[in-house]
Amino acid sequence: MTRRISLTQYLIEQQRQHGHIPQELRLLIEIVARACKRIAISVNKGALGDVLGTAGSENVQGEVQKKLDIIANEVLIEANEWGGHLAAMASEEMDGIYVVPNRYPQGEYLLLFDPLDGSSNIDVNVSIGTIFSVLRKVTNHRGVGEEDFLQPGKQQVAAGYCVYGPQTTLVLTLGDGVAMFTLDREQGSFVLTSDEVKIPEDTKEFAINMSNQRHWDAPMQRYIDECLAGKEGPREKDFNMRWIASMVADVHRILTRGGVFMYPWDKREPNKAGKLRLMYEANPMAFLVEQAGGAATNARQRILDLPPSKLHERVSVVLGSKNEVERITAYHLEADK
Ligand SMILES: O=P(O)(O)OC[C@H]1O[C@](O)(COP(=O)(O)O)[C@@H](O)[C@@H]1O
Ligand SMILES: [Mg+2]
Ligand SMILES: [Mg+2]
Repeated sequence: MTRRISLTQYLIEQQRQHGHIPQELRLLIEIVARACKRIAISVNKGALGDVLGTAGSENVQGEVQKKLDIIANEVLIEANEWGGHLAAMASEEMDGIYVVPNRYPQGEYLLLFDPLDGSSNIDVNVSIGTIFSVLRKVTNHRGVGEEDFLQPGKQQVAAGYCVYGPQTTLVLTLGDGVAMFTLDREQGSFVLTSDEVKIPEDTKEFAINMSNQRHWDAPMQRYIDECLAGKEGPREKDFNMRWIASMVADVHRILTRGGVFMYPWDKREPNKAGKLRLMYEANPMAFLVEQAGGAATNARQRILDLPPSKLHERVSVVLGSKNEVERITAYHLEADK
């Protein structure tokens, strides 16, 4: 039975008893969690809070920004700049990095986030989320630049997401397993509801946007064809499919009951490695999934080993139940020979 302790208590235990995290990191996570609570309030207001619809602007990636993309970004920046023990932040919604102004205390951490993931679901009242990743500034030169962020995902010191769904749930790894906290709205605090999150190694459920099937390359076609062939095919079992179009919600399902999530490279934009962003979508999710016993690759290599070359770099993503991710990766490597 999971002990019903608050996120604050959990983090204090991690700091004091287990020595896993320094105090500054504990406070940083608490501030991120507080920002997520504020975002959850805006999300829940919906049409009543005038937070639905587009903002009439585009982000650096040429995507139309929703009002909530901008609100969530501002909430995260504002909450973290004055007390987050940070040197700088980076976000899907900002072209360059945001250096914490001199008037605020400076710290050694770097925070990256996708403030609102699953933007296409905001207006239709389907689960969306916030994804975050924490790195430490490893160089000791003065100041901070984009190059300080360009570390492989295995160097993350913490990562997580908050899913705004039927429940608001914060999922966190500090590099020693994965814990889930459910927001108790009456108390106003996140309460530990699962402390040993484990992804089963096998699954019969896959998540992919099937409308792109004709654009995939051969190994991805092969994998999905074999799943679709069901009991009569080489896999000798029937598969189920889910696609929420909010990575947060799809990954949350996988952390809860297993499955495999794929957003592969496809021919629509052949020069892009994939749709999802390495530093604030794939890396934090890969860290969580590995910490829960699953695996995460770009269909060829472990995501957490990839050296980023720019802040908004894109990547193919295959993650979830270990045996399935290994199979898909093997199909790609075989085809490369
Ligand atoms: O609409 P598509 O192409 O299936 O893409 C869905 C994917 O795009 C995303 O919404 C991208 O995230 P943003 O909403 O943060 O841009 C993922 O969450 C999701 O898995
Ligand atoms: Mg996203
Ligand atoms: Mg987003």
